[in-house]
Order: sequence, then C-alpha cells, then structure tokens
Amino acid sequence: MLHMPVITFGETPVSIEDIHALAMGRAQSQVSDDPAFINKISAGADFLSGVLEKTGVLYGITTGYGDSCTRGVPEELVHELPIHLSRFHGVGLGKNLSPEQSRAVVAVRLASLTKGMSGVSMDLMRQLELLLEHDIAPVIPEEGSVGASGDLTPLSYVAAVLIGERDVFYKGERRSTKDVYEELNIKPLVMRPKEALAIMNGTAVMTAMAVFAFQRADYLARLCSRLTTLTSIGLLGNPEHFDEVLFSAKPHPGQAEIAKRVREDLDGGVSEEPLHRLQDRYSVRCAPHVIGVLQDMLPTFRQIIETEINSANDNPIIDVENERVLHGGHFYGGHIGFVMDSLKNLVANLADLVDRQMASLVDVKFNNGLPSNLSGAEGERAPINHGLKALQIGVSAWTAEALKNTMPASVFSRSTECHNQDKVSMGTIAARDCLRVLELTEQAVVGHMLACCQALRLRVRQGDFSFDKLTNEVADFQKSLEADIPFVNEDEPLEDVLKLLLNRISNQHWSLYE
Ligand SMILES: N[C@@H](Cc1ccc(O)cc1)C(=O)O
Repeated sequence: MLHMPVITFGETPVSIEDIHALAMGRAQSQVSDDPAFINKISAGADFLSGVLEKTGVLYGITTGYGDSCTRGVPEELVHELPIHLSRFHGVGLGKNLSPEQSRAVVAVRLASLTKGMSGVSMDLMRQLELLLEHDIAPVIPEEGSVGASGDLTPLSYVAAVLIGERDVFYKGERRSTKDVYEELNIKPLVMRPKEALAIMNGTAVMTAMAVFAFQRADYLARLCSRLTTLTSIGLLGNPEHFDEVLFSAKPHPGQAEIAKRVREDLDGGVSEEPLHRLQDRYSVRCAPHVIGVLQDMLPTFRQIIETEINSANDNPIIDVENERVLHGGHFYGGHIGFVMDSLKNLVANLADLVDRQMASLVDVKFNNGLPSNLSGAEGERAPINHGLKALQIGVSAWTAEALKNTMPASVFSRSTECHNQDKVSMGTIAARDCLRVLELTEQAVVGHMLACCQALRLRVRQGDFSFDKLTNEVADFQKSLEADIPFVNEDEPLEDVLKLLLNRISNQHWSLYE
C-alpha cells in the first residue's frame, strides 16, 4: 500500500495504464489540491450558479432532459431534478460490471470532470475520490446504454451511489451503499442542480471497458508472437519467413515489429535439418501480417481512448472564460465504438490464427512427424489415448464464437428517446462484444499454448530438436509452460490446466518482449 504509485487527477492527463493500475488496485488516486485546479473547478460551478440566477433558464437544470427540454421545471423543484435523473435511469439489466471495471468507470468519469467544463463542484470530485480511496465500487449493470446520450443508465448507478443509494461492492461483498457509508462515516453527496447530468451524460462506461480491452489485446499480440515462434519450432518451419530484409520490403511498423519478435526468438533455435517444406502455411508464414495489423493499430487506438478519457464528454459544456454555456453532443461515443468494433475484429483474427496454427500441429498430414493429436502415449498404450483431440475441437468452438461476435455494433444505431436521440453510437455494446471476443480468444490461445508446449516436448523426445538451441527468453517461456502443463500422455481432463493458464494471461504473468 505504502509504495503504490499515486495518480493525481487534475494535473496531467491520465493514461490507459493509470486507469488500469487504479482499477486493479495497483495504484492510489487523489484529486489535485493545487489551488489553481481548485479555482478552476469552483469557477465552473460558480459560473453555472450565476447564469441560473441571471437568466433563470438552463438546460437540464430548469428544463426536463433530452426531448423533454421544452418542459420548464419550477424553481422549487429544481433541486429535486438531479435525483430524478439518477432514479428514472435505474433500469439497467444484464450482468454487473466487475468491481475492477466499476472502479475504472469511476476513475474515467473523474478524469473527464477534472477538465472543469462540466460545472461540477469540488465536493462531487472529492466524493468520487472517496469511492476510489476506500475501494467502494458501485454495482453497475452492463446493459441499457445506447452509448450516445452517454452511458446514462449504467452511470446512473454511479450517481446513485454518490448520493447514498443502491448497492456497492465493498470488501468482496455486495452491500447497500447506505450501510457502507454509515460504517465508514461517509456523508452522501447532495447534488447541485447540474451534477447528475454531469456524472451520467458521458462515455465513461464504454471507455473504461476500452481500457481493459486495450490492455488485453496488447498482451495477446505479444503472446501470439511467442506462440508463432513455438509453432514454427514445433513444425520445423522455415525461419526465413521472418527475415529483416523481407520485412523492410513492406515496412508497416507494427508488422515489422512482430516479425522482429519472432525472428529474434528463433535465433539459434532453428533446426539444421533440411526444410521439409520451403514455404510454411499462411498461419505461420503470414503471422506477422495478421498480428501486425493489430500491432499497427494499437497506437491509434491508444490515442483515441486516451483522448476520450481526458475529455469533457458531457452536455452542456461550460466555457467559463467566455461566459458561455455550449449545447452539444460530446456524450456521443462514436470514437470508442469504432475502436471497440475494430479491435474485436483484429482480436478475433488472432483466435483464428492460433486455431489454424494448432490445427497444423495436431494433424499428422501437416505436422512433419509429430504424433497424431500430439499424444505422448506410445506402443500398446497409443490406441486408446487421444491426446489433444478434444482440446482442438474446443479451440475451434471458441474461435467460431469469437468470429461470430465480430459483427459491428455501431452500424446498428436506433432512433430512441422520442427521436431526440435519433442517431446513437452503440459504443457500449461494441465494448462489451470486444471483451467477450477477448475472453474467447484467450481461451483459444491457452488451448494452443498447451499444444505448443506438448509439441516442443515431443520434438525433444524424438531427438528432432534440443532444448539448448532455444534463446534464453524462449527457453524460459517453455520452462514456465512445462511447470504449469503436464506432459500429455495418458488421457486426463485438462480443464484445470486451461483455467490456470487463463489466470496467468489475466495477470500478464509472462513478461514478453519488454
Ligand atoms: N443526453 C441528453 C440528456 C438526456 C438525459 C437523460 C435522458 O433520459 C435523456 C437525455 C442531452 O444532453 O441532450
């Protein structure tokens, strides 16, 4: 706890890594207490109060919300309006976000509000800070957002928790916010007139999901590079496919980076036997061209996700300096929607890649002398043992489901809310799909990982290849796999091994190309 990095909101832009570390409990947070920052925030809140006093009319403060903006709200009811916004949006369904995802949502919303263009008070910022400090995670159902009036419904669960309503995850349990506040002596926030809108009218839920998706995809690109190495070794493939000059001829930087990873991995680990095939199948030969597309897009995706995190994605936006209230549509999650739709497509291609690599390894028609289904059983035990047959079928199923989930969400805009929201982003659905595709792809990857590990063991046993030919990095990786994965000899259920490997992926257990 003492040595955890501290992320200060309100001073410098926050990164994907900052939000991820906070969400995973690997960093602490604080809101800046720099007087200049406090003045900026207070100036916004004061400015809004001033406009209200002067004109008596402000969208979402003295009017209904969205299409109901033509309806005036009498002065004596103005203070109740934000509570109503949070309450009537309490219609979320589906699974709940994990506590980690919920923390990321709170952190992302906090980052956005620090721009000082949403007119919220320091009290609200401090209340969000308290949630992070005490690890109080609002229970947020993940369905019910069209991703363009912001994530109104899921974010209403954050607003509700700030004012002491609904439920939270606290110390591993789901509890009522009220109880937890009482226990910790936290006072519920009294929302100022625009504050529910400022919390809810934004893209924090899809953006928080995008943070996780980005991290997982980046790690999968590394893992798939390493597994391409193991596949090439397992098949006694041709290392020339990753040649430096070859890749300088078509110099997409991400693609070249993947080729470099595999090339350096293979250095010294190459069979001296004559090549059994001049050109390997595409799932090996073109692996840099598959993984490389993702690698090339990651910097663009990062830039978009981090711009969104550090933006005022709210409405209305206040321009204190010029004393204007600007009505717009910054809650529209089109950028995150596109990133998530694109990322899920690139990730599903990794599932397909490893599925094909595994298919080559298990099949005696393609694997250049390895046993059928990579079974380690020999002699009279061979006929009843089936090796990785079922696992390969599983990998096919996970891959098929990942590919099926790549349908873009953003093209399914629906006109809603009495045609006020007549074009919406569906970015939150895209983000949910992307996380599901990642989950399925990680499953396909652990299946293939098991196959690669087994293939290398079999090559050593057959005397086709010796361990000391591997580079240190690859040898350490293989050793670490061998510590987790039993040699597949007599048929045994492998489910627990797969789960262990999935867990390793989610903790980014192996350091890869860092
Ligand atoms: N996002 C809308 C506000 C809104 C809020 C709640 C709703 O239910 C509908 C619309 C806007 O800023 O224009």
